[in-house]
This record gives sequence, structure tokens and C-alpha cells, in this order.
Amino acid sequence: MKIAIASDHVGLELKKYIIDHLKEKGIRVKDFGPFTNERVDYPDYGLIVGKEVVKKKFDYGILICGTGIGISIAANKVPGIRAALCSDTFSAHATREHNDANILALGARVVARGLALDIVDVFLNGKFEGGRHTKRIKKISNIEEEFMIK
Ligand SMILES: O=C(CO)[C@H](O)[C@H](O)COP(=O)(O)O
Repeated sequence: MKIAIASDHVGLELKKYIIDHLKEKGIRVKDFGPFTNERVDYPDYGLIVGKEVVKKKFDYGILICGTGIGISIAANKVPGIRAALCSDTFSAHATREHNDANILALGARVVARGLALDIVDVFLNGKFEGGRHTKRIKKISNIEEEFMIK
């Protein structure tokens, strides 16, 4: 499994913690920055990881900002991205099973480190159920197509 990860300045420390955790589990992870705690703009990093995931260069993305909200909003602007902001393991599980989420977003100012790792593990182990959920994912793609500039 290959993971693309990025954050903003607020998410930097939690990102490093998650990277160490993933590496310990033998999961390949590429950090798309930032690499210092200088203040940055979260949309830049949501876009980078969104593009990498949609091009299928990685299986999943992980994005972290202060709340997880801004960076998930940005990533969700990339057609084909379904970024899910999760603060609990139930949602992390459900968003893989029902929404086939391809990016997990976390709020570094919201979730404690231990919980964040549990959320990451549950998300990465989750499997899309298909069935009735497939046509709903298709309906999300249809919305993207409706607003695509031709
Ligand atoms: O949570 C965030 C976006 O949703 C950002 O991390 C937050 O807005 C950054 O704020 P600041 O520049 O004041 O550190």
C-alpha cells in the first residue's frame, strides 16, 4: 500500500507522528510537505495530494490541518477525490465502506495523537462495500461532470 501525506503548518507534528507509525507497519508513505513549521496555506497541500491520489499514484491520501476542514474542502475540489474528515473511528470505517473515500483528513487541533493513529488504521483497513453504495458514488461523479468546464 502506498500513501501520500501532507499537512499545513498546524498539522506538521501530527503528520510526522503518523508517518513514523505507517513506516513501522511497513506501509510506504511519501510526504508532500511542508517540511518546516513556517506558516503555509492548506489549499496548496490539499491540491498536491488530491492530484496524486486521483492519478492513482497512491492508494490513499492523508491530509492534516488545524481542523481538517479547510484541507478537506480543498482536496474535494479535485474531481474524483472523496476526502473524508474524521474525528472518530466509526466515521473512518463507514467512509471507506459506504463512500469509498480516497483521502482521510484529520484535524490536528481536534484529535489527540493516539486517536488519530486509530482513525488512520481503521481507514486504511476499511473496504468499500459496493452494492447499493456504488450508484451513490456514481451520482457524486455526475455532480462533478455537471460542473466540469468543457
Ligand atoms: O485549520 C485550518 C484550516 O481549516 C488551518 O490549519 C488554520 O486555518 C491555520 O490557521 P493559522 O494560520 O492561524 O495557524
